[in-house]
Amino acid sequence: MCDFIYLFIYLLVGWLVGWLILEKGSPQVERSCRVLDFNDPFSTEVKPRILLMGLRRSGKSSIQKVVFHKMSPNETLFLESTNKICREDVSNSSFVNFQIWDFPGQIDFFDPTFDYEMIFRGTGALIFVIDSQDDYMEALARLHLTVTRAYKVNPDINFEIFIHKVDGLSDDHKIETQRDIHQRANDDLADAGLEKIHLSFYLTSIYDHSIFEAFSKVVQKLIPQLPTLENLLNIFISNSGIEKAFLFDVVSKIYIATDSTPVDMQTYELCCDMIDVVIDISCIYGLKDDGTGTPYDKESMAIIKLNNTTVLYLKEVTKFLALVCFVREESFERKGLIDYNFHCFRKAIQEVFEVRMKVVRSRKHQSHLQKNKRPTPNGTPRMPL
Ligand SMILES: Nc1nc2c(ncn2[C@@H]2O[C@H](COP(=O)(O)OP(=O)(O)OP(=O)(O)O)[C@@H](O)[C@H]2O)c(=O)[nH]1
Repeated sequence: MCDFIYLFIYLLVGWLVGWLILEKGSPQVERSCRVLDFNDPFSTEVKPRILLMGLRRSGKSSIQKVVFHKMSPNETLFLESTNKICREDVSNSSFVNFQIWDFPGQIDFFDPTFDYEMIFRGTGALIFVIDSQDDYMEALARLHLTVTRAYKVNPDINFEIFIHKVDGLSDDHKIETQRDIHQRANDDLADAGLEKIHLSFYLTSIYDHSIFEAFSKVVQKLIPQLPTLENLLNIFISNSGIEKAFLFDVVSKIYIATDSTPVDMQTYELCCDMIDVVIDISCIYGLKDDGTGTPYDKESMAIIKLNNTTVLYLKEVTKFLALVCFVREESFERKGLIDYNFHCFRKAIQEVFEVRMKVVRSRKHQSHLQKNKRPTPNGTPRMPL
């Protein structure tokens, strides 16, 4: 009987230790909150990493859910606090390929058991979210610590500061908060002799399009082909009598490039609304009776005439990209010319895309060769595959 009790206690303690290691041990990475698209040739390449950091309840998970999962802002009220690092692969388009790592607010990522060097080394952008409706002194101290550590490991990281939840502030208060945060964060860096670190600031809220616009700018900095895409858009609009053109990732509504004329929020919002209308209508009426088919394909296009003599024109560019243009009614009379120029533009984009594919393939080939060159643990060279 006594043996049974000992055995029971032994099993119970073993189970408890195992549970503690799994649940409370070193921070874990939850892999791929979203399934990878293995048909996409870029899905297996090393993607730039975007880190979402900030204090608890600052709004990190809400941002990720609203931008990449189409969650409605009100639903974020019921989000539970994140307790693991959540990694998500975003492979929506040929150009927008990255990983987002959502960090729990309470995590001590400077814990010696936590390999922050590995995390920062592969990072393209670090988004630090500051809750503007809360006292932000603690957030600023944390920002300083995070930025200085990350910079030491990887000076190439883009530091992007989201002054978040600004929907609760008046216009004057927004500007004042941004000025104050900007000043304090840069003063802290100057005091530490690190004035060369550049911080970019954005006023954001999940209750309007500001979060999509800010994320667009963060992602654009990670697209090496951006100058080429912008150039192509400039040539396209100047030869077609178009006022403004955006190249959109239709799934996330991030614009990955636009021409060099300034972007105003209303124009951007109209484009987002148009994409929503096209996708919604296509989902309802564009699929076959048995529900097969895709709501967005080569035939996808839309024309919306506004009551201010402007026409919105959307056309499919690739499986995930759309071009949305603002055209004056009189210029839209030469639709044939616009369509011809669009055809040339699409061809040029495909060529950029092919160059990128070649680069990715040759990089993969080289890393494969290097792997095979490395000797095996017992010293003998690896057999070629
Ligand atoms: N008013 C307003 N509330 C927001 C905004 N973004 C997020 N919230 C709210 O902020 C609360 C916290 O959001 P979370 O996304 O869970 O915050 P988090 O930073 O991921 O929190 P942890 O997981 O604990 O680190 C939620 O109730 C959201 O609804 C915003 O732009 N405006």
